[in-house]
Amino acid sequence: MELLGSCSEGSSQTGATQSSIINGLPDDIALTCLARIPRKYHSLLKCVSTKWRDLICSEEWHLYRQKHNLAETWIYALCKDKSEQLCCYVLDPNLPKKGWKRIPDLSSRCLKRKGVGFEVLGKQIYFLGGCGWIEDATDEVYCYDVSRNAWCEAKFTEFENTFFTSCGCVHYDVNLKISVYSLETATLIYEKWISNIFVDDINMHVRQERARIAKVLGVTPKTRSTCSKNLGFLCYFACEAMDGKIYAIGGLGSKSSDPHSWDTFNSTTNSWTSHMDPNVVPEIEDSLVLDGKIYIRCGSSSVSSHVYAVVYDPLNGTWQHADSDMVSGWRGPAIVVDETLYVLDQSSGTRVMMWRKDSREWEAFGRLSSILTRPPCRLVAIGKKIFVVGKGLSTVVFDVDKAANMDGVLQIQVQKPDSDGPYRLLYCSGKGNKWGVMQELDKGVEPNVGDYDKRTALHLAACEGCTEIVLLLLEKGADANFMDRWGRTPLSDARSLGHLEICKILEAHGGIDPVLLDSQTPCYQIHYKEVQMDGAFLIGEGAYGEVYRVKWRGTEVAAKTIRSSIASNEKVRKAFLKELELWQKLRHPNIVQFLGVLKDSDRLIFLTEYLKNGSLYDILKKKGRLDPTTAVTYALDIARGMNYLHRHKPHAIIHRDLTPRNVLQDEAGRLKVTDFGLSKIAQEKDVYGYKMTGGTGSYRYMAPEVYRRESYGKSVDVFSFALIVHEMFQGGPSNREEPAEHVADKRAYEDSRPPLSSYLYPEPVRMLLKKCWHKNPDTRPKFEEIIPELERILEDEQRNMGIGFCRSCAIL
Ligand SMILES: Nc1ncnc2c1ncn2[C@@H]1O[C@H](COP(=O)(O)OP(=O)(O)OP(=O)(O)O)[C@@H](O)[C@H]1O
Repeated sequence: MELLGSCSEGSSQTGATQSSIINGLPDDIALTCLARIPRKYHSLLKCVSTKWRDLICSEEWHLYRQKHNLAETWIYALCKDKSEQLCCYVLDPNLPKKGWKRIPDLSSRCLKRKGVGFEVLGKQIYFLGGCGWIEDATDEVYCYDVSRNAWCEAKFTEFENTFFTSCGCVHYDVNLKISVYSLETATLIYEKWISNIFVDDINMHVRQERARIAKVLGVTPKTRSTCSKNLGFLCYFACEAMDGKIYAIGGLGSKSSDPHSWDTFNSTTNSWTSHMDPNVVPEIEDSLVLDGKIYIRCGSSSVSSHVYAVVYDPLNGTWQHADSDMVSGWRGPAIVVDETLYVLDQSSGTRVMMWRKDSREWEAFGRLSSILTRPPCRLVAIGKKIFVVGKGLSTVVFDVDKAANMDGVLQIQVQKPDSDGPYRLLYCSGKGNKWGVMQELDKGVEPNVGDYDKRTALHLAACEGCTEIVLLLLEKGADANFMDRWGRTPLSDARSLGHLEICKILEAHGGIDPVLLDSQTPCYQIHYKEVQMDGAFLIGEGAYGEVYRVKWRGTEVAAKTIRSSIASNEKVRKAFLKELELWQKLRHPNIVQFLGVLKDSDRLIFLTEYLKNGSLYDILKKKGRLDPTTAVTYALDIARGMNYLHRHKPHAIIHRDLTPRNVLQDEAGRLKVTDFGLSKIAQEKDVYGYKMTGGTGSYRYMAPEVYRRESYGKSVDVFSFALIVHEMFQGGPSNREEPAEHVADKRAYEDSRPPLSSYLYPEPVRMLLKKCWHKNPDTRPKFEEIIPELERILEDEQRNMGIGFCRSCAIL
């Protein structure tokens, strides 16, 4: 590759003197001493003198550190920040407190770019191509020299961009521009985070725009020649480095006229060569290098859902279909460690799978806590350690060797997922290499592992469904009936989360479930003295009264007060208590936990768990439109909570007022459904209409049959759910200027529904929403059907969105 201009920092050789590196020491001894200084101090060393800077940037330094096992590998990642701009982070994995550091931004010209390719060749990190939301794919290449800590825009000698620049389609100028940034450190870039639907949109946009401009100008748009100095105009392509070459495979952009091409960059000849192979397709979901061959996993075509992979063998220079057994398990981000392929499969829980070449089988290698590994994730390896980097740069590390040798020893580890996040305690039994989150601490609190005993671990293991750990802890004498501050035992936790095997184990160890024992009591009563009402903080006000944050037994909880105008009516009060009696039996991770009713209080006050992040309504108001993965993850949370209510025995619980205000978020980001104030036990002959609280906007989510005051069933909640999901993609109600009652009226009598633009809604989401808000309540799907559908959509979203993470690392 020919870089026009130099990447060096500041002034170059001019200031160099003939003096030795360290006065009085021969240069080779000076190198021996300096090369032992850890990489994190190299940027400081470079400030000492030009001589030192040149030494540290030299090949000699690089080779010396490699030869003497001093080379340190850092991980670089490119993410999108809240304003959808690219931002770079670096992780020095040797630091005791692991934390990603943000590094100065890329050139402002590529901040908004999508679909860029990323690769590392030697000490250079390449940031290739990409497109903007309205800009065509570019052939721009940015390059970062990790030894010099400098960015430069790498352009090739022949610039064939005249067509696009002359018609103003590309907003970048053709003249050579070298942007040199003095960065503390560098970044690796891999970015492919928008969903298929957006990719399709861009693809279409690119083609249409090109055709339009070509027509206006009466010219034919250029495509790549088979041998060019330039990278083609590419975005959304796969990038891999092998044998000193960069491979740019598939993708969209100008080359969409030739969907089966792939390019190689040869650093010795400084040029790109374009090739063709019918087995290469434009839509590539992932790629990897294994046994000296490049594998690409291709996206499903629009006509068939079949997913396949092809493999490139440099020996014969062709792409062939890959081993279908191997491809069948390649269901997530992949990494090769010691010539063994590992895949993070997040289709059900978070499992690390290992491909056994000898038996040609996928083997479960271990399970990770899905709380820590927040999808979409990327894998990167340093030596035997695999780093699972997820959303928000949450990072879990495990050592493939140690994981294989550990044998039944309960380990507790401290994990700090990101620079300003809280500490987390992880536990692992070793046997199945299952890591789970034991506890998340308050921000700034440093944990002392010794403080966390077997009892807490047992609760957590019962919740996480880690059978081995439960057995191990019971063997070690953990108390099967230790009640946490919410009055829950490991058995009640395991039962509410459906871990039946663990329930049996706990029962065999004398475990009791206070929820079942308490079911005779009308309501869990809390003495008012236990609650510190003096320091109460008013959170908000709803149709029934105010909600306060108070402390109960030292823990923050929400106290919901019912207006005296409502509660003084004995009939209504009884109805409420009956409702609460129902609440106290409910336990589900996606349902706000009811704690009890204040005894002997003049007012009707009940306590629930306190959810710091507020309601979905607040979230949407603050953030606007959510990205597809977040929206589908939230939809799943709501659907799971609602499914639990609808499957409640002996009578299903219909929420009847499911709105974004009645969905709250906990600190971990999980959504929980609340406010069953309007719920009634659905009895066949005893369902009756209820005037929902139009004031807080419930009309907007009201099913037509409720508005028309017809008899109705569980599917009214499915209707409301669909409108909530719609809002998450849209960023708010589509008809907010219209009075809510008019909206409900039009839905009930004119079959009006909000618009579903293909631009915002992935096709499967559109189809699901249409089914869920169908005018015929009987054809609406049940939540138990919606959940697997959403899980499938989420899996697809994650595959397509891969939040642009490190796939490799630079060694210095
Ligand atoms: N458990 C809780 N933790 C934290 N905030 C809560 C909790 N319960 C309610 N809130 C907040 O308190 C406010 C009032 O809630 P409330 O449920 O009384 O009314 P609403 O849902 O806004 O309206 P409506 O009563 O018509 O359903 C809302 O802002 C809600 O986000």
